[in-house]
Amino acid sequence: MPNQTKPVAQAITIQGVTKRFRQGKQDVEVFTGINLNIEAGSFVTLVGASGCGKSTLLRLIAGLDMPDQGEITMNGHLIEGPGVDRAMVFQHYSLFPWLNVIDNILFSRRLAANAHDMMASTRNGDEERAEALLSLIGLSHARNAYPHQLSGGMRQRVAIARALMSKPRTLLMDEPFGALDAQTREVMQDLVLDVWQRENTTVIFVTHDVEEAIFLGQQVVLMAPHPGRIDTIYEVPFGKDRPASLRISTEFNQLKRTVMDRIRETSLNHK
Ligand SMILES: Nc1ncnc2c1ncn2[C@@H]1O[C@H](COP(=O)(O)OP(=O)(O)OP(=O)(O)O)[C@@H](O)[C@H]1O
Repeated sequence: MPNQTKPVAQAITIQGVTKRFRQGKQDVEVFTGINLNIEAGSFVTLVGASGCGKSTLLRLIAGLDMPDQGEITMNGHLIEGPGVDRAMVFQHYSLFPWLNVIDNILFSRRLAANAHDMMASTRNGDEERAEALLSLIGLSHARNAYPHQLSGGMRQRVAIARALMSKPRTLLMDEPFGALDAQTREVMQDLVLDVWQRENTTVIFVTHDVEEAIFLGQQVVLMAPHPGRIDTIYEVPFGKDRPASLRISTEFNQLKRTVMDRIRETSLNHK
C-alpha cells in the first residue's frame, strides 16, 4: 500500500495454557498444557475436530478470555486483555447496518477519537488508509453502499478492511469464509494472502476446511479433542505465492489426505 507504514508483525508464544469452562455444576477442561510458538509474520492455520478448542485458543490470543493456567505472550509481552495490536474477523460479518462501507471501515478509529482527535485523525491519514484498504479489497466503487446492499463476500471483505484499519500486528480469523460459496471463498483466500504479504501481519486462521488450511498456511496446526491438545504441526512445503493450480498438484492433495485422515483418527479415537 503506498505511503503507509507497515506494522511490525508479532511473535506469539503459548506456554502451558489450560482453559476450563463451567458447564452446569462442573468445570470442563477444554484443553490442557498447550504449547505453541508462532513466528512473527507467519501464517498459521488451525484445524481439528469440532469442539477441540480452536476458537477458544483464538479468543485467548485475542485477550477476549483468559487462560486458567499458563501464559500467552506477544513479542515477550503478556496478553492481559484485548488490544489494538490484534484484530479479529469472525464468520458472521459484524458490520454496522446503519453505516455505509467507508464509515464501517473508519468506525473503530472514530470511536477512539474525541472531537478534537477526530480532526487529527483525518489529518494523520486515517481516511487515506481507509480508501487504500477499500481499493485493496476491490470495493472502491461500493464505498457509499450499506451492508444490506452487499453480497456476503463483499461484507466479509469490508470486515477484513475494518480489521486492518488499525494496522494490527496480528490478525485472528475465526472461520471467516465459512458462510461463503466455494467460488467466493477462493477469491477471499487470494485476498487474504495478498493482505498478509502487503500488511506484514502475523495471521492465525481457524478453519474446518483442510484445503483452505493448506492453501493459506505456512504451518497447519492440527488440534485434537478430548482433551483438547495440539496433535501435529504440518509444515506446508509451498512458498508464499499460492497459485490456484497448487490445489490440483499431487503434493498438495497428498498433504490434504494426510491431514484429513489424522483429523478423522483423532475424532474417532478420543485419545
Ligand atoms: N463460553 C463457554 N462456556 C462453556 N463452554 C464453552 C464456552 N466456549 C466454548 N466452550 C466449550 O469448549 C469446547 C471447545 O469449544 P471451541 O468453540 O473452542 O471449539 P472449536 O474447536 O472451535 O469447535 P468448532 O470447530 O465446532 O467451532 C466445547 O466443548 C465448547 O462447548
